[in-house]
Amino acid sequence: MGMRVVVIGGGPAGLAAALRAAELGAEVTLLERARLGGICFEQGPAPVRALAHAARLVRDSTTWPQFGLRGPHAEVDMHAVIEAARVTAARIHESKNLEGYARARGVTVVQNAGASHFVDPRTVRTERRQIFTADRFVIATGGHSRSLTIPGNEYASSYAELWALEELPRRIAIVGGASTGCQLASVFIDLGVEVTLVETLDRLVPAEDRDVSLGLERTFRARGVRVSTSARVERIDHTSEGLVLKYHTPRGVSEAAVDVVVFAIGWPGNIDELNLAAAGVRTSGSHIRVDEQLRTTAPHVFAVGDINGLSMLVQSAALQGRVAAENAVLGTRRTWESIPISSGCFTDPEYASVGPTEDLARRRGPVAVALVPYDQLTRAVVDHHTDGFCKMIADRQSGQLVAVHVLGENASEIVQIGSTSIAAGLTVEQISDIPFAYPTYGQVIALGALRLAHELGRLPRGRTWDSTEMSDVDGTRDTGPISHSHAP
Ligand SMILES: Cc1cc2nc3c(=O)[nH]c(=O)nc-3n(C[C@H](O)[C@H](O)[C@H](O)COP(=O)(O)OP(=O)(O)OC[C@H]3O[C@@H](n4cnc5c(N)ncnc54)[C@H](O)[C@@H]3O)c2cc1C
Ligand SMILES: NC(=O)c1ccc[n+]([C@@H]2O[C@H](COP(=O)([O-])OP(=O)(O)OC[C@H]3O[C@@H](n4cnc5c(N)ncnc54)[C@H](O)[C@@H]3O)[C@@H](O)[C@H]2O)c1
Repeated sequence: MGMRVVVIGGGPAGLAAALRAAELGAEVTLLERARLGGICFEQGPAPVRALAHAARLVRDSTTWPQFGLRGPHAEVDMHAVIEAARVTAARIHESKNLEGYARARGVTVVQNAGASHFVDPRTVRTERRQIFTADRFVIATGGHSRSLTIPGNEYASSYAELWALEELPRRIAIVGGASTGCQLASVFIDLGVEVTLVETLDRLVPAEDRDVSLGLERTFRARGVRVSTSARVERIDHTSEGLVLKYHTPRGVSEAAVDVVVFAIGWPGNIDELNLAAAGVRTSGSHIRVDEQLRTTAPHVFAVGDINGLSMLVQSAALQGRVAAENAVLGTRRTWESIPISSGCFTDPEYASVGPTEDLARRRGPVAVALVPYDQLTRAVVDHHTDGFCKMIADRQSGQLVAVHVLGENASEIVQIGSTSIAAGLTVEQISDIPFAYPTYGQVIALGALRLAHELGRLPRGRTWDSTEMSDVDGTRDTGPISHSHAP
């Protein structure tokens, strides 16, 4: 008999682990509490992206006059908007046929099994009392939205409860200003809701590059979002007029009178039902502790995806699933962080990144930094999307690209050119020599690379300008600093 592997949780992390382990010859059982697919198709990326698109259409309808167009503006039917997002996500889910796909590749799929838990280090039992034993386990049970323990927290909605909104609220307060909170703020302001966004750290999207945070905050404010950073939420009161969120900021006590308060303050792992102690698996806070090979404190148990709290993205989940399966089945010691992972968030404007922030890159060693404002990009001007920038960071010694941070239209697509270049080990002069299609957003990468090549004295054949964008590299000093950036 081959090695037996049990995977707990059938989201992108668990599915990837199960498929890879089966491909490597293991006998694999995948236990899923509900339906394969995870949060992706329920409340996560797929429906949120559909909501963001609806919001974007509303916003675009206000820009028609810029293009000489006239017509009525879009009206929002919140129930229908949410239903449309659900239907779209369900259609994607159906089309994937995850169960059929996994079964066809030799994985035994047990769906709607209820929560599984460890009975002893080599045995797992489902809520339906089915028992499974294995040589290796991969835990991929994902996470859930966190709540706050403040007076009146019972009046707040969780992220999941937002999907039950029947009507558009007039005013909403969002607590937590990272990916989820900013995405919600962006959607609701476009749908015509008054939005208050409260973040406890000193800037929005605190894990992103500082210029991205500052640029996003500036555009959010310009669009009418009431943003408070360095804020401490104190209580929620229920009044005849609705809810009142009270919070402290460095400027004093503030209040927001709203109809809905929603928490977007983090994503703890689904650890409670697993009985991890029975397997000798230790946690760190609300996540499972793993080493760089994704092994838990029990050497035969691995943990991948949101449950380990390392990088909560679909692409990281899938990558970790594959790496853990290889380490579990082949006994290799592969680490997962060796591949640059790009990520993007569908706010308006979008932000996206690959590689370290500028602050982190500078702490690691000598780097050159170029920042290209979108108003220097033909396509952005054509589309009236000049609000944005692309920041590129290169290693001074090797000339290789190490990071890209974009705030602006199509940011998520642009950074993928960056991540491909980083994965291929391209130098900035090599990137600047690639003839990109004109006029496109992707050209911003060639422009930035050319500026970095200029800065580092590595210009290909003495070039000083980008021939497709018809942009003068020296001239850019007037509009955008080459060697150091500031808030755009
Ligand atoms: C609002 C929002 C938007 C997001 N947008 C993006 C985005 O645009 N791009 C992106 O890359 N990422 C995005 N993410 C993050 C992304 O959804 C997650 O990182 C990803 O789904 C993690 O995959 P996972 O397999 O670890 O967990 P999940 O997708 O949560 O899957 C876990 C699975 O385990 C099952 N399970 C749980 N407990 C048990 C148990 N005891 N026994 C059996 N089964 C169990 C669950 O039913 C679930 O199916 C978003 C997240 C949120 C909340
Ligand atoms: N497009 C995307 O890629 C995308 C979108 C949404 C979520 N996600 C993923 O889902 C995960 C969860 O995202 P999230 O934004 O819910 O959580 P998060 O943990 O990323 O951010 C929570 C934010 O809330 C703030 N916060 C915490 N306590 C607070 C308080 N008491 N008052 C005010 N602010 C407080 C934190 O400082 C932080 O900025 C993330 O890891 C993210 O990677 C990804």
